[in-house]
Amino acid sequence: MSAVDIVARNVSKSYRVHHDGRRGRGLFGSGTTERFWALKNVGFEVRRGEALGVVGPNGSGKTTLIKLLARITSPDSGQISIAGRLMSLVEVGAGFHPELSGRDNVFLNAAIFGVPVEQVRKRFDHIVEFSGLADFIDAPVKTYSSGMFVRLGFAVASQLDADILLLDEVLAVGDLAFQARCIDRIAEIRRSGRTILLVSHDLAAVELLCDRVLLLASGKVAGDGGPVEMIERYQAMAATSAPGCGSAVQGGVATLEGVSFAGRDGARPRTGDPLTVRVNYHALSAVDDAVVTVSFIWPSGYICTELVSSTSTLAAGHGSIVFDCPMLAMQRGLYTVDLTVSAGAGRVLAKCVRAAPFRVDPGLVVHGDFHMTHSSRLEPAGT
Ligand SMILES: Nc1ncnc2c1ncn2[C@@H]1O[C@H](COP(=O)(O)OP(=O)(O)OP(=O)(O)O)[C@@H](O)[C@H]1O
Repeated sequence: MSAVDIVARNVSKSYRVHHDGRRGRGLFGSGTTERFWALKNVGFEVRRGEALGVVGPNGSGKTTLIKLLARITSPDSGQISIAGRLMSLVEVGAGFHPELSGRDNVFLNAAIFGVPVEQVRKRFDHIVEFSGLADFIDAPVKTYSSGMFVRLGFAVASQLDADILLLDEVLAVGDLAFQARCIDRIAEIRRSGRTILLVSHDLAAVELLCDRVLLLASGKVAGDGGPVEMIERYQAMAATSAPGCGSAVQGGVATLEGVSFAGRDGARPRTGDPLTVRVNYHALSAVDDAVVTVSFIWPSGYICTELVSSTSTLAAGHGSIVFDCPMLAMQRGLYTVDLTVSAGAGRVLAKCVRAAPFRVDPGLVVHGDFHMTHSSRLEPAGT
């Protein structure tokens, strides 16, 4: 049985809420307040070398939990014990001084986590290289964008030898290329046997990177188990609370109302089986030259593949575009799906980013990313 790096027992954390809904102390400390429990009796353990994903709806207490583990804030009750040196990347800009340069902040940030200055000197070039901020490393960090902060913070946290790494939404801020590098680096740290806690709304990345998942809901542990099971439980919770297309950027003429997937005979999609994808829309008036696109996105954020409808006129009212794929060629795993309706020369009428997760169950065994339909034949010499 391997050692345990993090133990949280009956941890609770409350904030004061003003009756008008404001949080915190208020300017003059006036008005009546009551306690709001951001976390209530939360308990779990993380073994050495384990990568634990923390998922849950907005406001469920994920960041509060990470802040407690990083000792940025303290619990009202309960115990937290941590074995080993910890580094965290919790809030954009936390642990950085705005007036100091990126260079000075690398040393400051590392010092906050107790990393010896010698180690920082040795790793400095790697940190700067990983961050991609060589041209800005002597500029004060108050001039950095939030993406640049995360790049530098992640570079420091991931290039120094912490035993435990706490990461809160690192994947949400960087651009696509940096996001992909973060994923690779987190996977590498995991392989090196260090302990990782990863808070993310990117369920595909969590499933790819984590051994176990803690599901939080309203400040309580709603599940603790294998990534597939916990993510499915979370998706079932989310489906009942937020129907339709969550983060839609809608154009007014057409609205995307959701997407569903069915495998062979309506079963769950599996590699090698047929796949049917149905996109539901609502058009306020007829839309000529409409094209509906379903984009399947890798955990890294890059497009894996797309389904593109033939150009057609969408009649006013509710309707669906149905795609029939004779064989689902994608590797097993969790992807996300973006939906777009465009018209004319690529004019986007409605777009729904991260409209739904898309799980591919194991079916046909695929080595690599895709199955390519093929046959082979033997040709004797001289034919
Ligand atoms: N400093 C604070 N003062 C008052 N309330 C707070 C404070 N920090 C967090 N909260 C409240 O505690 C609850 C949990 O917040 P937390 O940031 O931990 O959630 P989360 O799961 O990380 O959410 P998200 O997915 O949106 O990042 C929320 O209702 C939030 O409004």
